[in-house]
Amino acid sequence: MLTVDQAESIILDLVQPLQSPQDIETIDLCAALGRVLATPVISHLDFPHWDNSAMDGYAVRHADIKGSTANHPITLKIVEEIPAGYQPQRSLQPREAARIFTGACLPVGADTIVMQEDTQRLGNHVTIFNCPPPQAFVRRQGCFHKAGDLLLTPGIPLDAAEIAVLAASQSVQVPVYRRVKVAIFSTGDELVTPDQPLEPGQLVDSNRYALTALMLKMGVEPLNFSIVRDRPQALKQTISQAINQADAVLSTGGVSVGDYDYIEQILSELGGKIHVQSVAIQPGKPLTVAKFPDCVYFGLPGNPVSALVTCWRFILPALRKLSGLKSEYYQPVFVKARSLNLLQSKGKRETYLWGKLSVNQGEYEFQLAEGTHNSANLVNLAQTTGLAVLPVNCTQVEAGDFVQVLQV
Ligand SMILES: Nc1nc2c(c(=O)[nH]1)N[C@H]1C(S)=C(S)[C@@H](COP(=O)(O)OP(=O)(O)OC[C@H]3O[C@@H](n4cnc5c(N)ncnc54)[C@H](O)[C@@H]3O)O[C@H]1N2
Ligand code: MOO
Ligand SMILES: [Mg+2]
Repeated sequence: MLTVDQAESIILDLVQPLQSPQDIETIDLCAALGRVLATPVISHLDFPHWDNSAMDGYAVRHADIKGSTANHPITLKIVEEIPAGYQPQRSLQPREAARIFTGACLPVGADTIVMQEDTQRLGNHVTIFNCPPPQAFVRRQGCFHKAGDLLLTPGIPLDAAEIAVLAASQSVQVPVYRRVKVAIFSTGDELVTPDQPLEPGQLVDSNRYALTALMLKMGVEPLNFSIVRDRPQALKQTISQAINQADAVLSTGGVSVGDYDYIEQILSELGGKIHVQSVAIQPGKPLTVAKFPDCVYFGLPGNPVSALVTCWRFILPALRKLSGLKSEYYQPVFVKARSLNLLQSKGKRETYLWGKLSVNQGEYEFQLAEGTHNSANLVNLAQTTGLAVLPVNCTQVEAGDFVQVLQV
């Protein structure tokens, strides 16, 4: 049995990020939210694009206003008004000022802005009661960013701030990696869809819904391969279709040691190389991972909590890596949190207990979900935002002590 750390590095090594030119598509900026940038973005513009004012006030020549105070004010003649968006028409001569507004272009000759609050206007003259330092409130062309320099690096997720940068640099068409395709199916003779009546012994297939939701949330394209009965022929047919169509496959069930657990055997028969058969994790021990030439197969345990926990811990980071995200974006995020409850484990496997992660007075807190912590009990999994991790041999964390928590 692999340790969690061993399984993690094997799984991450198995997936290679999208990087070939065929994996890049160009899309409208408006559709780019949540996608992964595929090539460097270099701006053809300086930021700011022009020398401009950071305040509403007056553009002046600093030499003209040097030494002005409330007691010894200096008066200049206003020769032009420059709102934002206008090009100044003349250059400032000695003892001249231009009325200017935030974001408006500096006239030639001006080197300083005096904010309106330090002035008094009378007709076409302005009196200045305070002398700011030279260059005050002037935003120089290119002082934030120079044309030709790198703006955004590939492998980053596009969120509001990146979309703003792309818009500002006039990148209306954005090169992104294509969406990763993930085939999802559930296995089990006992499973019915949520809209079917339950016969004795049957169970609703909740895993497919949970996994599809996780995939949609991370921007992956899920391919629905439905429910497959515990029949080797049916499983073989579905698995071979899935590995042909998808970059990754998620199935649940059939990976333990029971007589109807066929997944591993079929993966081998289809030429898959099994890299993970079981992991010392609770829940999720029978996680099975196989590699095909163009697809990675994740056989998740059937128990609903085991399926989600293994997905959060191992599969999402792997799929984020596959999607082209850089390491800092695909690695799982753990935080140190104060546990509000006593946490217990048998100590044999690395144990993940579900609950709520929150921040209280600047400190992370973990609140254990009430009710039974059993891999078949999905009911108290609702509203989970963190999984507290008890390492192997750690049987207890006292209430009030710190624990590592995986953010989900
Ligand atoms: N003798 C042993 N038995 C089991 C072991 C073991 O080491 N030795 N491991 C246990 C552990 S741990 C887990 S986890 C489960 C994993 O079982 P499988 O992956 O083979 O899954 P199934 O047997 O098909 O189902 C297990 C359980 O989950 C329910 N299930 C299955 N699919 C769904 C679904 N789509 N939605 C909701 N619930 C589902 C299923 O009805 C079973 O109750 O094996 C233990 N056994
Ligand atoms: O390790 Mo299995 O996932 O309970 O319950
Ligand atoms: Mg089984």
